[in-house]
Amino acid sequence: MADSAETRKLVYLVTGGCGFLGEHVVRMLLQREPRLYELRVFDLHLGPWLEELKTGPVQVTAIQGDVTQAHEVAAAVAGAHVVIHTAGLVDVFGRASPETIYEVNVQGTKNVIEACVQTGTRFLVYTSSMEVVGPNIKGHPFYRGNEDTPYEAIHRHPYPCSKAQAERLVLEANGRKVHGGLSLVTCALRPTGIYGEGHQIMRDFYHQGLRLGGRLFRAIPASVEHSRVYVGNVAWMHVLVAQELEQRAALMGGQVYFCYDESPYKSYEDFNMEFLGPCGLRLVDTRLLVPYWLLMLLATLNALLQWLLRPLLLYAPLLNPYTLAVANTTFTVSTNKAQRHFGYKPLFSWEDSRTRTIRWVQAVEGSAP
Ligand SMILES: NC(=O)c1ccc[n+]([C@@H]2O[C@H](COP(=O)([O-])OP(=O)(O)OC[C@H]3O[C@@H](n4cnc5c(N)ncnc54)[C@H](O)[C@@H]3O)[C@@H](O)[C@H]2O)c1
Ligand SMILES: CC(C)[C@@H](O)CC[C@@H](C)[C@H]1CC[C@H]2[C@@H]3[C@H](O)C=C4C[C@@H](O)CC[C@]4(C)[C@H]3CC[C@]12C
Repeated sequence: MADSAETRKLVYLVTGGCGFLGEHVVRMLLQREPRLYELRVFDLHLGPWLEELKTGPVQVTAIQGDVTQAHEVAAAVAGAHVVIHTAGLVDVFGRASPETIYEVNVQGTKNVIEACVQTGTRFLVYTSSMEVVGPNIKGHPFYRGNEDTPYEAIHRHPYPCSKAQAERLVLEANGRKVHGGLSLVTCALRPTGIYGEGHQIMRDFYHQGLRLGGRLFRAIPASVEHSRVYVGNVAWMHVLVAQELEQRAALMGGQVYFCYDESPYKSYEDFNMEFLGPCGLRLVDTRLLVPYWLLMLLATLNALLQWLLRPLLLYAPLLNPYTLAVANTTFTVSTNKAQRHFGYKPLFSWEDSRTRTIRWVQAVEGSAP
């Protein structure tokens, strides 16, 4: 579409816009939303890269703020046509307290919803998570499930509990009258494990492999499959949902959509090796040496150590009872609801997603051959 001033009239707000997913959403909006007049990027920690975005035709407004502070959220939301709410504490490693996770993920979402109602913003897209569904505390597999698949979603960990509560608040807010008398239209997107440029856990695994002489040790059977989704496709789905929400409010309002693409179903570790292998790491099968019961013991010891050391330092290893349980439980989605409801198709093929991620690991970690 030709760039003309009269088409540029929309104001978007992206909360968590400097995070792993948020940055991709911000960049995707600048590339794919021609009606954008102002893009507000709200985050606790603003990235220096925002400055480079201020030279284009869209007004990029960086807002350093805290979603737990209602007045800061209201000020950022006021005047926005669309809010994409990605801000959250993604913590399954025990870094933050359950109270803090609740404060950010649930109270922060309440603040965003109330700000939309008070200021008259009508469209809210929430970044939920697969973990709203599972895996549950019983370790039941979710095999090629979709948004309507029955599944006993029982959680105890603070993170999935907070995401489930926040998602419910967002969906229940659909249809509420906002300032000005029109209705709020909301929907929630549920990414599975996101990967791609900027994925900190991928970076952590790479560094762990380098420390272990180029080896990573398989802890989980290859038969335990996970769905993963490329960050660029998740960002694209957020942009597309926001674009279609007004025209298709009756169909999309109050709905949830899994984020999916052509990324293959693999175990979490095997999937990561699609990127870490070309960067020189290899996966060594040590399950005979380290049977599952020993892994559980090590995970439990990690949790105990974290609790004992907490007054002195933060000890938050990747392996704990929760991450082991999630890693060891099949969770795969197979759905086309997003395509049926708003014409979503992945923007990036599996090959493209894989190449981009490999290049990122090589470039960022200086591991290019
Ligand atoms: N990474 C995944 O695999 C994944 C999968 C499914 C869903 N999600 C969801 O996607 C969203 C983004 O996750 P991510 O992986 O990009 O995490 P991230 O930690 O990289 O990004 C989260 C952003 O939110 C910001 N933030 C945190 N607390 C804040 C507060 N109080 N006020 C304002 N900003 C705050 C952080 O500074 C950060 O920039 C989260 O809601 C997460 O639950 C992530
Ligand atoms: C140490 C081994 C057992 C190793 O295999 C552990 C991997 C573990 C750190 C990850 C396995 C599954 C991941 C989670 C999953 O991809 C989905 C998530 C939902 C999203 O909303 C946030 C991230 C996460 C919880 C993700 C976190 C890392 C894993 C637990």
